[in-house]
Amino acid sequence: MEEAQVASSAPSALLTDIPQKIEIHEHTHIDEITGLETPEQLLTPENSRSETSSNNENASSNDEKEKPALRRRSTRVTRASLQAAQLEIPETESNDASLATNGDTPVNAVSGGKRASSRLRHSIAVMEWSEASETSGSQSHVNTEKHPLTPDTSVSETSQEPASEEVDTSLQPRTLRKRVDNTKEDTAEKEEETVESKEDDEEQILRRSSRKGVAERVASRLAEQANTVLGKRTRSAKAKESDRRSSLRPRSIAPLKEERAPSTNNGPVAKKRRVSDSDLPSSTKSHEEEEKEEESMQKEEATESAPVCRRSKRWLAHGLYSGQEPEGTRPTQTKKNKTTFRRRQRDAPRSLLPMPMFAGDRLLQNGRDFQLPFDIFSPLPPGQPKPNEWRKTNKNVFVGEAGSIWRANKDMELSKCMCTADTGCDENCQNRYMFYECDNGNCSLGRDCGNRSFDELKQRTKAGGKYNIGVEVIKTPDRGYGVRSNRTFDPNQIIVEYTGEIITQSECEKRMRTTYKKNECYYLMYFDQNMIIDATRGSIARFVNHSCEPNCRMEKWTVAGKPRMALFAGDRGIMTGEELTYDYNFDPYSQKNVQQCRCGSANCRGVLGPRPREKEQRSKEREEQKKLSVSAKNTQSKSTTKRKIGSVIDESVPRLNKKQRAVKTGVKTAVSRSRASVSRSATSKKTEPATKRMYKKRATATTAKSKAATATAIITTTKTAPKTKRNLKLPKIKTKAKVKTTVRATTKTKAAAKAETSKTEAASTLKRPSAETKAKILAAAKGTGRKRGPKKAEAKEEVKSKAGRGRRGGARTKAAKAAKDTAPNKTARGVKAGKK
Ligand SMILES: C[S@@+](CC[C@H](N)C(=O)[O-])C[C@H]1O[C@@H](n2cnc3c(N)ncnc32)[C@H](O)[C@@H]1O
Repeated sequence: MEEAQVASSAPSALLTDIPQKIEIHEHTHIDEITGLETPEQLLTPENSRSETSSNNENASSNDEKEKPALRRRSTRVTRASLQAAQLEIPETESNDASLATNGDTPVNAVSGGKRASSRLRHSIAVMEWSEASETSGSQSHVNTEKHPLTPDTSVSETSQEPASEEVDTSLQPRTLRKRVDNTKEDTAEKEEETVESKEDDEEQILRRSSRKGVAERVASRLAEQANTVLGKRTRSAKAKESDRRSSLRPRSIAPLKEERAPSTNNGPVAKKRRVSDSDLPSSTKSHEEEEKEEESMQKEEATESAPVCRRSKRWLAHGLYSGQEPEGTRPTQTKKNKTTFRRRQRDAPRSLLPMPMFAGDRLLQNGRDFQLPFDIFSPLPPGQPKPNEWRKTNKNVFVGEAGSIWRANKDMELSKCMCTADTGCDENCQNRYMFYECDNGNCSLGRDCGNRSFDELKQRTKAGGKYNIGVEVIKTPDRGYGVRSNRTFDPNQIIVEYTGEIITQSECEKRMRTTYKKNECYYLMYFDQNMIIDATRGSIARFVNHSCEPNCRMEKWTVAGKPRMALFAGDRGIMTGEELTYDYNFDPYSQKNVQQCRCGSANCRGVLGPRPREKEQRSKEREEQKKLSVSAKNTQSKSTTKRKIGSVIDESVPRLNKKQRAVKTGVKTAVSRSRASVSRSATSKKTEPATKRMYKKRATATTAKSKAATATAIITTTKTAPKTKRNLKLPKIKTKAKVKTTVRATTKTKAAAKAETSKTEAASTLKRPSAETKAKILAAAKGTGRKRGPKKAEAKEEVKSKAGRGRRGGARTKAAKAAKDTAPNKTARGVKAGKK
């Protein structure tokens, strides 16, 4: 009944009533109140029992007689507090509901009656114990989970709280629930901390794994570099590897996430959510890390590619099989394939050495042995002398008149190539046959064209290097310097161009007489349009020696309208280290220049001279040339003759002093004057005999001598007769007059021609004119004299003056008389005077 009263009065109790009631029960329930509010007094089950019992005992000591039932009931609660609590749920729920509506605390409810309060206290104690035990258990659990070496521990495992749930379901009072909630929150916080710490641990693990990945990558890169240095890896392989690595990089992180996912699935939903939430920053972090890694990787790659840090591998440009290109050596290759292959080879020089099979194929086909590279097989001996006097030029240079005389070859217009891409300007190419090089102007095949030797040489020279140039100077034991190959050359492949100064024949003769007078070696070669290449200043080809059984050929080609000479490999090709030779087919020019041949071949001709067949041919050619030159002389124009005289005089210029130069200019004026007088005399029959006679005289002398002798004679005349300018007129007048007379003879009348012939005959016998002829001349002179008044007077004066100087023979006086009225007679006088 008391219980019922308490229970019924409890809802009506107010907070203000509590102290009174507490005061009433102060000595008995203070412990209960303090026990509720002091957490340190949370008890173990035993303690709680003992405490409960002690409380009960206290209570019993105080109210032993008054409240025995209560003590018993409390004892009952103590024994099975949970059961009791469960049994009393409806009651407490109603109380709780009423309290909740009043905003009252369970303490007030407890203060309603000792029995209820003690029951509640016990149940709280039990709850606290269970929570404490649970918390300690979870703590211990967390402690075990906090261990960094347990990365695989599921986060969800920590979130399992069966005890609290049980409590939640078993204990319904609000305070308990609050406490449980608080405890839950604490636990959740702790668990959050645990999860965070775990995540941190996982992150650390991730970082560690990423670090490990970088280390692995660095290690693999180092290994790769080592491989590259050893020449085991190509660039493409390296690029592939980097691609592969970059593709692998995100995957190395992704599986970790995937691994985490199933573990979260096992846990409760909330925890799973938290894990996924906490996963976000980690994922962003990993993304940032990725970016950082990529940047660092890029930096590493940049530093790797920087020329300063990394030494680039230098591949061998030549080796055992250098120059032994596989072109045309594979029997399976079609003709078109060969052409394409050749073109590709030309465009992109080989970066790797050719496979031995190609060289082997060649060996089988051609029976040629392998040779070591030149610098291993046949290195130049140390201290090899080098030609110091050699002035090098890799281009032809026109010197003197050669440039103006040389005419661009117009035949190039006709050298249109008709080849197709299938044939590719092979040996049947018309241009090749004519020694015309194809280019984009005359051939449409472009890269497929196989007739661009000089272009190939240009590319090789551009590329530079010993191997591409392919030749070097050596010192031979008995033939001076020579040239040898640095590499192999295919049959008919261009080796080196022969360049130098292009000079005229006259310039060549001049140099031979003067500059190269004491030379043992000459570097002269016939070129084009009667011109000569003088390679004294020229390319390395000048050092190529002669052989009667050569391995090369010297050929003249027309390239873009200009002639060019180059050395080509013979039909057998060239192997590394071979000395290059060609047949000079030497024209010694004179017997003085004939040299002994030391080529050492079985069929040596013994001397550096022309080939036997060509020797005969050349002698014939020379005779023909002489004839032609004689006829050409007769038909030469005035201007040509003038140029020749001028050039001859020019040759003597270095030997002339100032006075002589003045004489030379005098000669020129005399030539022009005499030309005018000759033209006049040719019209006059009276003057013809005397003039012709003189011409004949000189003409005989001239034709008897060679061209060189004529030149010498002229120079001698200039040297020996500087006394009067008039003396020097003679040879030129003679030559011109003779030409004039010959030309005019064709247009004369028959009578005049007869007279001419008779006069010529007379002159050829060098007889003096007969009295009759003299009379005729005089008569003619008298007849013409009237017309030329002033000159007649001059002639008179001259005669007088001559007579005054000294008398000479009668014939001379007569001749002077005959020359009185004619201007050419002055010349005649001059000739005589000069002769004297
Ligand atoms: C164009 S040079 C060749 C280079 C020359 N050996 C040098 O040291 O400059 C031609 C000269 O070389 C010499 N020579 C070339 N081939 C020769 C041979 N087979 N026998 C003897 N002398 C030779 C001759 O003196 C000839 O005039």
